[in-house]
Amino acid sequence: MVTIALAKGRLMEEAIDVLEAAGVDCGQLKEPSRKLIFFTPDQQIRIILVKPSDVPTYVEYGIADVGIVGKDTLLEEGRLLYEMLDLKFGQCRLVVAGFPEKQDSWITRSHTRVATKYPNIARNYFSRKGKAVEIIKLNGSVELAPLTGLSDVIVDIVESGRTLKENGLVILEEICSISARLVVNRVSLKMKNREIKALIDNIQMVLEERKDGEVN
Ligand SMILES: Nc1ncnc2c1ncn2[C@@H]1O[C@H](COP(=O)(O)OP(=O)(O)OP(=O)(O)O)[C@@H](O)[C@H]1O
Ligand SMILES: O=P(O)(O)OC[C@H]1O[C@H](OP(=O)(O)OP(=O)(O)O)[C@H](O)[C@@H]1O
Repeated sequence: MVTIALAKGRLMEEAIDVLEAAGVDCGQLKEPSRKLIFFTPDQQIRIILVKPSDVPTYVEYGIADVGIVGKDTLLEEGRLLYEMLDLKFGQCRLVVAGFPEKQDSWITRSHTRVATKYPNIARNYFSRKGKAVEIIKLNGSVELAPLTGLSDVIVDIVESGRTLKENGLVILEEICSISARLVVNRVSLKMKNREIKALIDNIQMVLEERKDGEVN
C-alpha cells in the first residue's frame, strides 16, 4: 500500500482532480467529512489529510510515501525528500513587497524588518543578497505588517495581486515561482518502487494530456 499525504486547504481540490485523472479513486474525499484517513476501494492507496506545512514532515519520516504540497512549503521546511513532479497547479509567486515609495530606499536601509510566514526562505534570500534583516514571523494577514508599522517589507505569496493592491502595497522583488509538487520519501522510492513509479507515470500522463489540451 502507498500512503499519500495531501495538503488540506487551497491545493486539495486540484490535487484530488489530478489523482482521480491518474486512476486513484478519491470519491470519499469529496464528501463533507472531518475524517483524516481514507482508503481507496481497492485498499491499494491510503490518503491522509495534512496541514500544508506538515506534509514534508510526514513524507520525510516515511509516514507518507508520497506528498502533494506547494514549493513554498518545501523551500521553507527544507526536509530531506525527493521532489519528483511539478504538478503545475497552485501557481503563484513568492515576492518581497512593500509601499511603492520604498521601491528604491528599502534596499539601502541599514535595518530592515521583514514580516513573513516564511522565515527560512526570507533569511536565505536576504543572506544570499548580503543584506542584514530582522525577520518577524507571522502566521497570516502578512500584508498588515507594513500597514501598521510592524515591518518595512513582507515576503509573501502573490497570486492575483489583489491583496497587495487593496492594501496599497507593490511587489519590490520577485523571489521565485511556486506551484504544487509531488514529493516522495527517499526510502519508499526504493522499497515501493513499482507502485510509486506507476503512480508517477500515470500522473505524468495526466499532466501531458493537460499540456496538449492547452496547446490545442
Ligand atoms: N493565493 C495564494 N495564497 C497562498 N497560497 C497559495 C495561493 N495560491 C496558491 N497557493 C499555494 O497553496 C498552498 C496552500 O495554501 P493554503 O492557504 O491552503 O495553506 P497555508 O496558508 O499554507 O496554511 P494554513 O492556511 O493552514 O496556515 C500554499 O503553500 C501555496 O503553495
Ligand atoms: O495575490 P492574491 O490573489 O491576493 O493572493 C495572495 C494572498 O493569499 C494568501 O493569503 P491567504 O488567503 O492564504 O490568507 P492568510 O493571509 O491568512 O495567509 C497570501 O498570503 C496573500 O495574502
